[in-house]
Amino acid sequence: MVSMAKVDEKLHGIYQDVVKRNPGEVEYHQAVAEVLETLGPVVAKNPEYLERKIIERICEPERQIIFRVPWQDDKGEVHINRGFRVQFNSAIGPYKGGIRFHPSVYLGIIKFLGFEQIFKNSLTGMPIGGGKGGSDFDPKGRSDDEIMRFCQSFITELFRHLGEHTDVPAGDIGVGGREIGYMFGQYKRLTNRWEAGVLTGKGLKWGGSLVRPEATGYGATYFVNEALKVRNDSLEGKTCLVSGSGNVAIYTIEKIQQLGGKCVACSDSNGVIYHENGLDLALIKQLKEVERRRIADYASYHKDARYTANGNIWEIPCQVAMPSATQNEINGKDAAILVKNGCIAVGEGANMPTNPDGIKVFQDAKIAYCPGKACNAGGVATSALEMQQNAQRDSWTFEETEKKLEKIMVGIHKLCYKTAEEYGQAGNYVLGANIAGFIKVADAMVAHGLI
Ligand SMILES: NC(=O)c1ccc[n+]([C@@H]2O[C@H](COP(=O)([O-])OP(=O)(O)OC[C@H]3O[C@@H](n4cnc5c(N)ncnc54)[C@H](O)[C@@H]3O)[C@@H](O)[C@H]2O)c1
Repeated sequence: MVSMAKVDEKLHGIYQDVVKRNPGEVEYHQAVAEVLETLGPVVAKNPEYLERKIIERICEPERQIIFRVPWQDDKGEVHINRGFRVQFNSAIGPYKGGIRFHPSVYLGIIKFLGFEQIFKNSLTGMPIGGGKGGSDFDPKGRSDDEIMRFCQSFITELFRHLGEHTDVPAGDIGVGGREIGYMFGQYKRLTNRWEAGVLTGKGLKWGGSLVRPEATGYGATYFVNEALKVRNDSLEGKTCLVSGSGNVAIYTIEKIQQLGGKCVACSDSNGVIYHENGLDLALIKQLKEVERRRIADYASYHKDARYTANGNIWEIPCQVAMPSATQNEINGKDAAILVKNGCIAVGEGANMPTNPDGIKVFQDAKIAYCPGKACNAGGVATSALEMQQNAQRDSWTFEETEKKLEKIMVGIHKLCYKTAEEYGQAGNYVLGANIAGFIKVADAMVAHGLI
């Protein structure tokens, strides 16, 4: 056992090195700080992790790929974007993590996402390592043909780094079934291999898994329901806010409604829809999944719904908040408003949607704060189920797959809860998730020697 003071000093030094070695990558610094702040007790117990520099190694990606993505728009104009894939950690399985297309993408965002993915994937109990990729390409307003040309160019460079035993990407912001299709097609063409396990989130007719589109949102909702159960409560009858209106948000709303909750608001990057009588999910699906329109249009179908351009969804009173759009969408002020308005649970469908001030507010208020690393792990877990079906040349029914997802989420909740309890911090899911996720990866790294 090493003294806590010495461990804290060591971890602080590691964090400072990360900041120095990765200048300007503020989201990455934030993600590392959040994990290192909770690892003290586990490191004090296992000094071998320090001696072998496991934490320093975890903070340095195994490989980082940055590449040019040239493409032509419908008018023939040439555009150059930047592509990224950060292959962070393969101690417990091939790199696994989504691809994000959004103009804000740069190395610091991909690194924060890849770093979080290591621990999240470990928590699922499946054999998957951590990675993440993307591009600063903005798909908004682009035609189908433009999207296809971009995806083809992106994969023409990245394909050499992928493979079912090496690195298996999936979707994220701006990348859904359509984009995965174009990337899979180009990968197949370049490699002359029908390698189903190289990408997940595939279409059902060509190797995809039922429940994958629903998995992140459903899983996050299951997690929150478990956290409420511990408090002798449930989602039944609760008023909920779900930010975003993309993949994660839509299926979070669906599962909340199935479990008897009422979602009264959602959003997109332009504004917020508030519908006190409860959101019309079929309309949101039609607007977002089929017609790819803005959420503002919702208000023209329901006269009792209110649209606020650039509104703040967290000002609407609720009991359960499910941030499902993007990073740092809840700050300390938003968190304080939520708590003041009676919010009892926050379930993060998005990755790192609450900034450190916001997390502190939730933890001080002792509400059920469910961090993304644990809460939104259902998506990647179901990606791993997709890989299992691909390996078996099999496909399971919706019911069977959803049962497995639910069991995984109940298991992740239990693991995080028990771990926090074991370390004397009952109810602290941040600590529980970080420590439980870390130990498995760290032990595998020790077993593999210095690589
Ligand atoms: N897709 C998955 O399986 C999965 C798994 C785990 C975590 N996540 C995380 O969930 C979040 C949403 O991903 P998704 O797959 O639903 O993407 P998506 O592209 O389907 O939807 C994203 C939504 O967020 C909104 N949004 C984006 N940037 C915003 C901003 N700056 N302000 C307000 N709204 C904004 C968009 O308008 C859109 O409605 C991301 O943080 C992602 O990393 C996704």
